[in-house]
Amino acid sequence: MMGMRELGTNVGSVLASLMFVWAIFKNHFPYRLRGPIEKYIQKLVKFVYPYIQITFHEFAGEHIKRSEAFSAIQNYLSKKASAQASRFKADVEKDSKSLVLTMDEYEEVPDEFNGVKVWWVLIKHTTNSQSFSFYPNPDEKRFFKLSFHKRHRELITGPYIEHVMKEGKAVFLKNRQRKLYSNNPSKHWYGWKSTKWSHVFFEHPSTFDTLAMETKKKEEIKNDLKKFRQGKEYYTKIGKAWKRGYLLYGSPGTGKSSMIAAIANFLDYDVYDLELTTVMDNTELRNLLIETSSKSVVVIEDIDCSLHLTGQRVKKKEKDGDEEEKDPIKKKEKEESENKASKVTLSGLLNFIDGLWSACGGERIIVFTTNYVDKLDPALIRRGRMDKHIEMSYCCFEAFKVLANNYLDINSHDSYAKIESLLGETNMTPADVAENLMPKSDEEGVETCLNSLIEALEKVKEEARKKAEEEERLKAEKEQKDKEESAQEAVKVDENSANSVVKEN
Ligand SMILES: Nc1ncnc2c1ncn2[C@@H]1O[C@H](COP(=O)(O)OP(=O)(O)OP(=O)(O)O)[C@@H](O)[C@H]1O
Repeated sequence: MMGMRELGTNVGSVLASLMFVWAIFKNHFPYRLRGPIEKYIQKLVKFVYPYIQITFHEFAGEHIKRSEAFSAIQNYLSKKASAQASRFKADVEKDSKSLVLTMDEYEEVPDEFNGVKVWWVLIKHTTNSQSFSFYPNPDEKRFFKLSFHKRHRELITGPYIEHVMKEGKAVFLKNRQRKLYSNNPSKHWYGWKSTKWSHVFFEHPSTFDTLAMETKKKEEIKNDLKKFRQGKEYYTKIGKAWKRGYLLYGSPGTGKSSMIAAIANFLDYDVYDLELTTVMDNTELRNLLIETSSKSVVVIEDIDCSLHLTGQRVKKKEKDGDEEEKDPIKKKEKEESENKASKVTLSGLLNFIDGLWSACGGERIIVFTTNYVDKLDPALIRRGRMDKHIEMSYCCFEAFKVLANNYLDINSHDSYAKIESLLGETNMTPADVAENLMPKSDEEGVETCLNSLIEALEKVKEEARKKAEEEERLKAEKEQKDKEESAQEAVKVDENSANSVVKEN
């Protein structure tokens, strides 16, 4: 097919020369013959070279900005090129580790769409103009040329181009260097800049594959995220902001941060780490939230601690109120310190989450984390505010197998049965299991690591047994004490009633 088209190209250029020669000599032909001859030549050209070519320029017209279509095509072809072309231009992108291959100039890349073949080629024209231009390299003009059979004009100029644009943008989002934003003022070393968020590159390696958790739970979360990502039309239809709220709860070290990173990596989103304790008031919170970009995960960690400053403070004020009201100096001092502290209220936060993003659109995930779910205000965890509650639990056997694979590259071992039964009887966080699985030196092999885990689990089990025994003993002691006290009370009551009977007599 390719050979045919190349042949066609050659024949085509021969015919083009024929047209040129015809243009020069046509005056020597009788007038009435000129029309039919011209018609036949054109028919012949169309028959022998029935291909259409479309060009997409890097900088079109007066635009200084690179054409979006050009970039999208480039990204789209970078995926195709690595499989098809033989000459590449390699570029180190993203994390300085992965190579991004793009097609070299004049390298032809074939593509197929609904069974129709098309060909792309990148062409570079260099001129030697001395003129001033805003373009990055004014003497170099690049464009993509797309060739296809004229029979497929409709399919290619419509659905195919749309498909290329969409895929190209998706590749761009995947390859871009994602960012971790933070609003903590201590990280704002460039105080003169007006931006509210500072950022570093987001490079957390955690993914759903490396996350230690039951497979069923992982799949459920992944499916939820997929549904969310594809739900643009659904959210528009129901008139709600395209956002989803997750509440992650579990003891420290159960992997809440790892889960957030896995979510961001799965969706290719940026991460905004919102430190609520440094946000002065609802206006500042509003401004911060407005500045977050689409395709991001906004994280508010340890929500129970962040909101101490509001809900808890009000309660405390009510309690201490009388005392402080009496001392005007104390009262003023307290008011001043409260003014300095964060004034973000729970209702302010919830209102923003509910309302603000409906107005500015874009896809966002908001994640709240807490170590103590019972401490939270019921209004915050009510379903609807947080769409999904995810419990990050202690390490189960399935989670252990993921960690053993991550750290020791093993899928099974003789000691697995023992570990499984020990994990069933103890509460150890994945962080502690991981700590034991990590070789401490080069000499430590799989055996040593697994043994050290077994030892640690046995120790935890023993401690838990002792703790339970101690609790049982204290409980029994208390019950005994309560019994004795109520017996004494009963004696007292009897004596008192006896006395009153004596007095009456
Ligand atoms: N479920 C898990 N899967 C894989 N690794 C985990 C998991 N849980 C913990 N780890 C390991 O333990 C370390 C600490 O975990 P992580 O910071 O995610 O826990 P956390 O629940 O966010 O803790 P904290 O509440 O203290 O912030 C991580 O660096 C990771 O290596």
